[in-house]
Amino acid sequence: MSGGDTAARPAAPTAERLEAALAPYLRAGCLLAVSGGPDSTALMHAAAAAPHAGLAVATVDHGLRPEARAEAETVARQADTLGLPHRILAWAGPHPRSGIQAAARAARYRLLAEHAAEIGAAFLLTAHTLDDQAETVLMRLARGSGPAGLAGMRPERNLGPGLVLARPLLAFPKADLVAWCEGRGIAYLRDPSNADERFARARLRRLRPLLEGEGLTAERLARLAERAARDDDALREIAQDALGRLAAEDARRLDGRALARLPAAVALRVLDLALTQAGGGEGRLERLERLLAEILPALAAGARLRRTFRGLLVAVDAGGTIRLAPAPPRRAAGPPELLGKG
Ligand SMILES: Nc1ncnc2c1ncn2[C@@H]1O[C@H](COP(=O)(O)OP(=O)(O)OP(=O)(O)O)[C@@H](O)[C@H]1O
Repeated sequence: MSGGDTAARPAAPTAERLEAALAPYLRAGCLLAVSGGPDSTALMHAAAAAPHAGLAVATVDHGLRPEARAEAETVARQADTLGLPHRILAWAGPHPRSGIQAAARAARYRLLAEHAAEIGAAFLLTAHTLDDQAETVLMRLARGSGPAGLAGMRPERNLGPGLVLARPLLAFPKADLVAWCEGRGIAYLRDPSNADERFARARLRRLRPLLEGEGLTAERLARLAERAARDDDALREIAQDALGRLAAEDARRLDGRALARLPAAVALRVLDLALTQAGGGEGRLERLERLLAEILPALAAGARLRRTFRGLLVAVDAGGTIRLAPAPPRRAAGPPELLGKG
C-alpha cells in the first residue's frame, strides 16, 4: 500500500471532471471493476461520493500472484467503508502456459460481465486512463494495425444484452488520478506485474520518456486514437451502405464488379462486414488485405477463385459474383499411427 500524502496538488479540477465523466453512467446501476491500483481506486471513491442509482464493486483474483487474494480483500474492506457491496471473482480452471496475459484478460472480462449480468448492472465501468490508451496505441502501432486497431480502446463497447463496458476515465492522465487519491489520503495498491518487463506493455512504458522527448506524448497518441476511431467509424458506415447495394438480397451473394470499383478502404470493410454477417469469425487485417488482393485480379480477368477464409468458403464465379458459404469440413486426417512420420 502507498498513499496517505495529504500535501498534494490542488485536486478540485480533477474532482469536478471526475464527477462529470461518471455522471452519465451513474444514473443506471453500475458494476465497478476495481483492482485496487490508483486508477480504479479513484473510480470507486469518486463514484461512491457522487449521486448514483446503485453501485457494486468486483475484484478479479487471477490466481497468478500469491498476494492477489490479500489485495482483493483490501479492496473489499475499502468498498465496505464506502458502503458498497463487493465480490471477489476467482479465475478457476486451468491457466495456459503461454499468452497468460491475454488469457487472464479474457477471463477477467468474462467473470466481470457474468457478475454484472447477475446483479442486473447496466454498465461495467473500468478505470482505463489516457496512459493506458497511449500504451494500447503504441502496442497496435508495433503490430502494424490499421485504423480500427489504432482507434485503441473505445470509450464504450457492448458486452451482451443490456450490458455496456464503459471507460469513463480514458481522458484522465494517470498522474491526475494518483494525485487525486493522494490529495485525499486514499490508499491504493501497486501491481508489480505493471513493471514486469516480460510483458510488452511494461517494456513500452519504459520507452515512454524517450518517446515523449520526441513529442510522442500520451495526449498525442490518444488524439491519434480518437481520429482513427472517427475515420474508421465513417468508413464502416459507408461500407455498410455499400454492402446494402452490393448484396441487395443477401450478404452471402455480392456483386464483385461493384466491389472492385470501390476505394480499397471501403472494399475491405464491405468484405469484412459481409464475412461477419455470413458467420465468419474475426481475423487479422493483413489476411483480409491478401484475400482482396486475390479477388480483385480474378474479377478483372473474369476468372473463378475459391478460398477458405475465417471458416467460410469464398467463391468468385466467372460472372463476377462473390458467394460466401460455410466452408466444408476439412478432410479427416490419416490414422493416428501414420501421423508425425516421414
Ligand atoms: N484484477 C482486477 N479486478 C478488477 N478489475 C480489474 C482488474 N485488473 C484490471 N481491472 C480493471 O481494468 C482496468 C485496467 O487495468 P489494467 O490496465 O491493469 O488492465 P489491462 O489488462 O492493461 O487492460 P485491458 O483489460 O483493456 O487489457 C483497471 O483500471 C480496472 O478497472
